[in-house]
Amino acid sequence: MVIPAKDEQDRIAATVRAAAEIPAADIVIVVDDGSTDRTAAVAADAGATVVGHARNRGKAAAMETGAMAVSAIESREPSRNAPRALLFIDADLEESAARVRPLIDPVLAGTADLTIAVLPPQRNPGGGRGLVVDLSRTGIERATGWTPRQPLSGQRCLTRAAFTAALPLAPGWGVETGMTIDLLRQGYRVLEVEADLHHRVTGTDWKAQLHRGRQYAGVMRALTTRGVRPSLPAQLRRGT
Ligand SMILES: O=c1ccn([C@@H]2O[C@H](COP(=O)(O)OP(=O)(O)O[C@H]3O[C@H](CO)[C@@H](O)[C@H](O)[C@H]3O)[C@@H](O)[C@H]2O)c(=O)[nH]1
Ligand SMILES: O=C(O)[C@H](O)COP(=O)(O)O
Repeated sequence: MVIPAKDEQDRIAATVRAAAEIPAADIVIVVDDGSTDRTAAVAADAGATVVGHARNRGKAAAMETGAMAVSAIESREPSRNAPRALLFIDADLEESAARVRPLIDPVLAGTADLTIAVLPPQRNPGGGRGLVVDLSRTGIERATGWTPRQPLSGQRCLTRAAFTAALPLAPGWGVETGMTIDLLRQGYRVLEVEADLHHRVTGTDWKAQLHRGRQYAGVMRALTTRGVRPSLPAQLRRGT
Protein backbone atom coordinates (compact mmCIF):
# COMPACT_ATOMS: atom_id res chain seq x y z
CA MET A 1 0.00 0.00 0.00
CA VAL A 2 1.26 3.41 -0.90
CA ILE A 3 -0.17 6.49 0.82
CA PRO A 4 0.87 9.88 -0.61
CA ALA A 5 0.57 12.46 2.16
CA LYS A 6 0.98 16.22 2.38
CA ASP A 7 0.28 17.83 5.75
CA GLU A 8 -1.86 15.00 7.04
CA GLN A 9 -0.67 14.78 10.66
CA ASP A 10 -4.24 14.73 12.03
CA ARG A 11 -5.41 11.81 9.87
CA ILE A 12 -2.43 9.75 8.87
CA ALA A 13 -2.17 7.63 12.03
CA ALA A 14 -5.73 6.32 11.75
CA THR A 15 -5.24 5.64 8.03
CA VAL A 16 -1.99 3.73 8.58
CA ARG A 17 -3.45 1.66 11.43
CA ALA A 18 -6.48 0.73 9.35
CA ALA A 19 -4.27 -0.13 6.36
CA ALA A 20 -2.10 -2.38 8.50
CA GLU A 21 -5.16 -4.48 9.34
CA ILE A 22 -5.55 -5.59 5.72
CA PRO A 23 -4.02 -9.05 5.42
CA ALA A 24 -2.93 -8.64 1.79
CA ALA A 25 -1.08 -5.40 2.55
CA ASP A 26 2.24 -6.58 3.88
CA ILE A 27 4.03 -3.32 3.10
CA VAL A 28 2.52 0.04 4.08
CA ILE A 29 4.46 3.01 2.76
CA VAL A 30 3.68 6.64 3.49
CA VAL A 31 5.24 9.11 1.08
CA ASP A 32 5.62 12.39 2.88
CA ASP A 33 5.36 14.88 0.04
CA GLY A 34 7.22 17.80 1.61
CA SER A 35 4.85 18.26 4.54
CA THR A 36 5.44 21.19 6.85
CA ASP A 37 3.76 19.42 9.77
CA ARG A 38 4.53 16.18 11.66
CA THR A 39 3.06 13.81 9.02
CA ALA A 40 6.28 11.78 8.68
CA ALA A 41 6.84 11.29 12.40
CA VAL A 42 3.20 10.45 13.11
CA ALA A 43 3.10 7.95 10.22
CA ALA A 44 6.28 6.24 11.42
CA ASP A 45 4.91 6.03 14.98
CA ALA A 46 1.77 4.39 13.60
CA GLY A 47 3.91 1.69 11.97
CA ALA A 48 4.36 2.80 8.36
CA THR A 49 7.58 2.75 6.39
CA VAL A 50 8.09 6.43 5.62
CA VAL A 51 9.87 7.82 2.58
CA GLY A 52 9.57 11.33 1.29
CA HIS A 53 10.39 14.43 -0.64
CA ALA A 54 12.36 17.28 0.89
CA ARG A 55 10.10 19.64 -1.05
CA ASN A 56 6.52 19.30 -2.19
CA ARG A 57 6.32 17.67 -5.65
CA GLY A 58 2.65 16.77 -6.00
CA LYS A 59 0.64 13.60 -5.68
CA ALA A 60 1.82 11.88 -8.88
CA ALA A 61 5.48 12.26 -7.92
CA ALA A 62 4.65 10.89 -4.47
CA MET A 63 3.02 7.85 -6.07
CA GLU A 64 6.10 7.19 -8.20
CA THR A 65 8.35 7.56 -5.15
CA GLY A 66 6.19 5.09 -3.22
CA ALA A 67 6.37 2.53 -6.02
CA MET A 68 10.15 2.91 -6.17
CA ALA A 69 10.29 2.29 -2.42
CA VAL A 70 8.34 -0.94 -2.87
CA SER A 71 10.82 -2.03 -5.56
CA ALA A 72 13.73 -1.23 -3.26
CA ILE A 73 12.24 -3.36 -0.49
CA GLU A 74 11.58 -6.21 -2.92
CA SER A 75 15.15 -6.13 -4.21
CA ARG A 76 16.46 -6.46 -0.65
CA GLU A 77 13.99 -9.14 0.44
CA PRO A 78 13.16 -11.44 -2.47
CA SER A 79 9.70 -12.84 -1.87
CA ARG A 80 7.27 -14.96 -3.80
CA ASN A 81 4.83 -12.01 -3.59
CA ALA A 82 7.07 -9.88 -5.79
CA PRO A 83 6.43 -7.96 -7.93
CA ARG A 84 3.54 -6.91 -5.73
CA ALA A 85 0.36 -5.26 -6.93
CA LEU A 86 0.15 -1.67 -5.72
CA LEU A 87 -2.75 -0.17 -3.81
CA PHE A 88 -2.80 3.62 -3.61
CA ILE A 89 -5.00 5.29 -1.03
CA ASP A 90 -5.28 8.85 0.17
CA ALA A 91 -4.01 9.74 3.62
CA ASP A 92 -7.37 11.09 4.79
CA LEU A 93 -9.42 7.88 4.68
CA GLU A 94 -8.80 7.22 8.39
CA GLU A 95 -10.67 4.16 9.76
CA SER A 96 -12.45 3.58 6.46
CA ALA A 97 -9.12 2.54 4.91
CA ALA A 98 -9.78 -0.89 6.42
CA ARG A 99 -12.56 -1.34 3.82
CA VAL A 100 -10.47 -1.33 0.63
CA ARG A 101 -10.85 -5.05 0.07
CA PRO A 102 -13.23 -4.72 -2.94
CA LEU A 103 -10.35 -2.96 -4.72
CA ILE A 104 -7.81 -5.67 -4.00
CA ASP A 105 -9.73 -8.85 -4.79
CA PRO A 106 -10.26 -8.45 -8.56
CA VAL A 107 -6.60 -7.53 -9.10
CA LEU A 108 -5.24 -10.44 -7.09
CA ALA A 109 -7.76 -12.78 -8.73
CA GLY A 110 -6.57 -11.62 -12.15
CA THR A 111 -9.96 -10.34 -13.32
CA ALA A 112 -8.88 -6.67 -13.52
CA ASP A 113 -5.59 -4.86 -14.07
CA LEU A 114 -6.73 -1.63 -12.42
CA THR A 115 -9.57 -1.16 -9.95
CA ILE A 116 -10.89 2.28 -8.98
CA ALA A 117 -13.03 2.88 -5.90
CA VAL A 118 -16.49 4.37 -6.24
CA LEU A 119 -17.24 6.07 -2.93
CA PRO A 120 -20.73 6.37 -1.40
CA PRO A 121 -22.20 9.82 -0.61
CA GLN A 122 -19.87 11.38 1.94
CA ARG A 123 -20.86 12.45 5.45
CA ASN A 124 -20.32 16.14 4.70
CA PRO A 125 -21.47 17.41 1.34
CA GLY A 126 -18.73 18.85 -0.88
CA GLY A 127 -18.86 22.30 -2.35
CA GLY A 128 -18.04 21.60 -5.97
CA ARG A 129 -20.19 22.07 -9.05
CA GLY A 130 -18.78 19.07 -10.79
CA LEU A 131 -16.62 21.06 -13.18
CA VAL A 132 -13.40 19.12 -12.64
CA VAL A 133 -15.18 15.77 -12.44
CA ASP A 134 -17.02 16.52 -15.67
CA LEU A 135 -13.83 17.59 -17.48
CA SER A 136 -12.11 14.37 -16.47
CA ARG A 137 -15.10 12.10 -17.17
CA THR A 138 -15.84 13.50 -20.62
CA GLY A 139 -12.12 13.55 -21.45
CA ILE A 140 -11.75 9.86 -20.57
CA GLU A 141 -14.91 9.12 -22.54
CA ARG A 142 -13.62 10.94 -25.62
CA ALA A 143 -10.24 9.23 -25.36
CA THR A 144 -11.42 5.69 -24.72
CA GLY A 145 -15.19 5.30 -25.08
CA TRP A 146 -15.52 4.37 -21.39
CA THR A 147 -17.53 6.55 -19.00
CA PRO A 148 -16.24 6.41 -15.42
CA ARG A 149 -18.56 7.16 -12.48
CA GLN A 150 -15.85 8.75 -10.32
CA PRO A 151 -12.97 9.65 -12.63
CA LEU A 152 -10.91 11.50 -10.00
CA SER A 153 -10.98 8.73 -7.41
CA GLY A 154 -7.42 8.10 -6.28
CA GLN A 155 -8.15 4.91 -4.39
CA ARG A 156 -6.73 2.48 -6.92
CA CYS A 157 -5.22 -0.97 -7.02
CA LEU A 158 -3.21 -2.18 -10.00
CA THR A 159 -0.86 -4.90 -11.05
CA ARG A 160 2.78 -3.96 -11.22
CA ALA A 161 2.74 -4.52 -14.97
CA ALA A 162 -0.10 -2.04 -15.32
CA PHE A 163 1.65 0.49 -13.09
CA THR A 164 4.81 0.21 -15.16
CA ALA A 165 2.78 0.65 -18.35
CA ALA A 166 1.30 3.87 -16.90
CA LEU A 167 4.73 5.47 -16.35
CA PRO A 168 5.59 8.28 -16.46
CA LEU A 169 2.46 9.30 -14.54
CA ALA A 170 0.68 12.48 -15.57
CA PRO A 171 1.92 15.13 -13.16
CA GLY A 172 0.06 16.49 -10.15
CA TRP A 173 -3.73 16.31 -10.17
CA GLY A 174 -3.85 14.92 -13.69
CA VAL A 175 -2.59 11.58 -12.48
CA GLU A 176 -5.89 9.68 -12.27
CA THR A 177 -7.19 10.94 -15.61
CA GLY A 178 -3.90 10.19 -17.36
CA MET A 179 -3.53 6.73 -15.82
CA THR A 180 -7.04 5.64 -16.79
CA ILE A 181 -6.62 6.81 -20.38
CA ASP A 182 -3.13 5.35 -20.78
CA LEU A 183 -4.09 1.93 -19.44
CA LEU A 184 -7.35 1.63 -21.38
CA ARG A 185 -5.59 2.66 -24.57
CA GLN A 186 -3.07 -0.13 -24.03
CA GLY A 187 -5.81 -2.70 -23.53
CA TYR A 188 -5.61 -3.09 -19.75
CA ARG A 189 -8.83 -3.99 -17.95
CA VAL A 190 -10.13 -1.16 -15.77
CA LEU A 191 -12.96 -1.74 -13.31
CA GLU A 192 -14.81 0.61 -10.95
CA VAL A 193 -15.81 -1.06 -7.69
CA GLU A 194 -17.93 0.26 -4.84
CA ALA A 195 -16.10 0.63 -1.54
CA ASP A 196 -17.37 2.18 1.68
CA LEU A 197 -14.60 4.75 1.99
CA HIS A 198 -14.84 8.22 3.51
CA HIS A 199 -12.50 11.14 3.06
CA ARG A 200 -12.26 14.85 3.76
CA VAL A 201 -14.31 16.48 1.03
CA THR A 202 -13.28 19.75 -0.59
CA GLY A 203 -15.36 22.62 0.78
CA THR A 204 -16.38 26.03 -0.53
CA ASP A 205 -13.88 28.53 0.89
CA TRP A 206 -11.22 30.23 -1.24
CA LYS A 207 -8.64 27.53 -0.46
CA ALA A 208 -11.03 24.87 -1.72
CA GLN A 209 -11.70 26.81 -4.91
CA LEU A 210 -7.95 27.27 -5.44
CA HIS A 211 -7.53 23.52 -5.00
CA ARG A 212 -10.22 22.94 -7.65
CA GLY A 213 -8.47 25.36 -9.96
CA ARG A 214 -5.28 23.35 -9.64
CA GLN A 215 -7.18 20.10 -10.17
CA TYR A 216 -8.78 21.54 -13.30
CA ALA A 217 -5.38 22.59 -14.66
CA GLY A 218 -3.89 19.16 -13.91
CA VAL A 219 -6.73 17.30 -15.62
CA MET A 220 -6.63 19.68 -18.60
CA ARG A 221 -2.90 19.11 -19.01
CA ALA A 222 -3.32 15.32 -18.81
CA LEU A 223 -5.92 15.51 -21.58
CA THR A 224 -4.12 17.87 -23.92
CA THR A 225 -0.80 16.05 -23.64
CA ARG A 226 -2.69 12.89 -24.67
CA GLY A 227 -4.22 14.57 -27.70
CA VAL A 228 -7.70 14.63 -26.19
CA ARG A 229 -9.84 17.65 -26.96
CA PRO A 230 -11.51 18.77 -23.72
CA SER A 231 -15.28 19.26 -23.82
CA LEU A 232 -17.09 22.45 -22.94
CA PRO A 233 -18.30 22.57 -19.32
CA ALA A 234 -21.65 20.76 -18.89
CA GLN A 235 -23.40 24.02 -17.99
CA LEU A 236 -22.54 25.41 -21.44
CA ARG A 237 -23.11 22.13 -23.30
CA ARG A 238 -26.74 22.04 -22.16
CA GLY A 239 -27.42 25.28 -23.93
CA THR A 240 -25.94 24.10 -27.22
O1 LIG B 1 0.95 18.02 -3.09
C1 LIG B 1 0.26 17.09 -2.63
C2 LIG B 1 -1.10 17.25 -2.31
C3 LIG B 1 -1.79 16.16 -1.79
N1 LIG B 1 -1.17 14.98 -1.56
C4 LIG B 1 -1.93 13.83 -1.03
O2 LIG B 1 -2.78 13.38 -2.07
C5 LIG B 1 -3.98 12.83 -1.54
C6 LIG B 1 -5.22 13.46 -2.16
O3 LIG B 1 -5.26 14.83 -1.83
P1 LIG B 1 -6.57 15.56 -1.27
O4 LIG B 1 -6.19 16.91 -0.79
O5 LIG B 1 -7.28 14.65 -0.34
O6 LIG B 1 -7.37 15.81 -2.60
P2 LIG B 1 -8.93 15.65 -2.98
O7 LIG B 1 -9.37 16.81 -3.78
O8 LIG B 1 -9.78 15.32 -1.82
O9 LIG B 1 -8.77 14.44 -3.92
C7 LIG B 1 -9.63 13.89 -4.86
O10 LIG B 1 -9.19 14.23 -6.17
C8 LIG B 1 -7.82 13.93 -6.45
C9 LIG B 1 -7.56 14.23 -7.91
O11 LIG B 1 -7.75 15.57 -8.19
C10 LIG B 1 -7.49 12.46 -6.17
O12 LIG B 1 -6.08 12.31 -6.23
C11 LIG B 1 -7.98 12.04 -4.81
O13 LIG B 1 -7.81 10.64 -4.63
C12 LIG B 1 -9.48 12.38 -4.67
O14 LIG B 1 -9.93 12.03 -3.35
C13 LIG B 1 -3.89 13.04 -0.01
O15 LIG B 1 -3.41 11.87 0.59
C14 LIG B 1 -2.88 14.16 0.11
O16 LIG B 1 -2.21 14.18 1.35
C15 LIG B 1 0.18 14.81 -1.92
O17 LIG B 1 0.72 13.72 -1.76
N2 LIG B 1 0.87 15.88 -2.43
O1 LIG C 1 -15.02 18.60 -4.72
C1 LIG C 1 -14.69 17.82 -5.60
O2 LIG C 1 -15.34 16.79 -5.91
C2 LIG C 1 -13.39 18.05 -6.37
O3 LIG C 1 -12.62 19.07 -5.78
C3 LIG C 1 -13.72 18.39 -7.82
O4 LIG C 1 -14.52 19.52 -7.85
P1 LIG C 1 -15.71 19.75 -8.94
O5 LIG C 1 -16.98 19.71 -8.13
O6 LIG C 1 -15.46 21.12 -9.52
O7 LIG C 1 -15.65 18.69 -9.97
